[in-house]
Amino acid sequence: MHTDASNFSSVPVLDYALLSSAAGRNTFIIQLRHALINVGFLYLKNHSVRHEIVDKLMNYYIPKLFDLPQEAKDKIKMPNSEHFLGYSRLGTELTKGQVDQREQFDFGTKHKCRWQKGDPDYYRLWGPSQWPDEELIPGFRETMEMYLEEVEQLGYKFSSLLAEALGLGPKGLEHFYDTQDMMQHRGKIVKYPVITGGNDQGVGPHYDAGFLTLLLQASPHRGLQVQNLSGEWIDAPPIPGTFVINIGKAFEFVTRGVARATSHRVLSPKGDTPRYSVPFFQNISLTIKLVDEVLDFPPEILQLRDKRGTVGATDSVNFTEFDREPSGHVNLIGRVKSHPDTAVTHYPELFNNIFPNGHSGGASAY
Ligand SMILES: O=C(O)CCC(=O)C(=O)O
Ligand SMILES: [Fe+2]
Repeated sequence: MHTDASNFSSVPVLDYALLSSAAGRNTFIIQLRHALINVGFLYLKNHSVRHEIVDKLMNYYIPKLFDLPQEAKDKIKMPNSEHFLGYSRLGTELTKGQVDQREQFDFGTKHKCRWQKGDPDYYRLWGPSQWPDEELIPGFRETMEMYLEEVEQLGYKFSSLLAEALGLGPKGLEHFYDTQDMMQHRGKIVKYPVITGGNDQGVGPHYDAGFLTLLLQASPHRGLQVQNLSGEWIDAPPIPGTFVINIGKAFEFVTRGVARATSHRVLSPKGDTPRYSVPFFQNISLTIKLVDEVLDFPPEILQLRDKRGTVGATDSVNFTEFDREPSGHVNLIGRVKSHPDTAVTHYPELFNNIFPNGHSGGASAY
């Protein structure tokens, strides 16, 4: 089990501005190492994404997006898209058998599709986004595309810092990515409505599946909670001007547990206004097989992992199948499980393998 010294009662706040001096950089890397090994979550302040873009999204576009007429939202519904990009209505996801109370739009970063006839199905996983009609929400697409581009660039810089913090050198994780034009990452704009009584599960306890998540809490509501090493739920309230960054299961797997994927959940907002958030999932190459990757950690990093100890069972749903399969296939399985209504149309064979008796009701968040 874990040691008490490595447990946490709050999520650390790291200052990106420290990177501008050599001494500051050293401090940042040490703090990042601690956050990765013991917490799996951190806030990043003074980051590189332009404040004007974040502000425009938070204070103008996001509420407007959800206020579009239902038919305008349904016009870009996810089942239209073999790339699992588009709009999902409230109540279409389940986590731990309970409905997640959230409504969402998935948008991808710009991407050059590699799929050709005869290629594996998972090459089709990435492709163009569906956007709402420009005249209904003028300028939204341009702003969101700028946002995705800037968060993507931050994601790449951050993954170089992760590599450094784990003693792998700044280029130590570069080979997990294809060239940038071939990569696609996914941003999601989420609304958690106010729930009166009953099920207040915004999203149930889960791990993120991928490498790295950069989350913008886009309204002042509390609700995000993170599970510490002894299983207590710790609040991660919004801090203006920050991203919450966390590690997913793929990264935990490839670091053989040196870095932690941490269980988290969102409770529905109290009061009379909805909570909004924008998680961004930084992907890795579709073709890489994580099981083949052996990272060479220096002994002092391995000692820190051993000092932390292993993490006991959490409340989270567990998955996944990183063994043997290329990352794109693992990713596709996750998308099929969380959006069976989309999968049944575009990936019927895989759908039948995963749901041999057909599918009834909601899916599991992934
Ligand atoms: O909305 C949030 O604050 C977190 C959402 C989340 O954990 C997810 O979508 O994976
Ligand atoms: Fe998550």
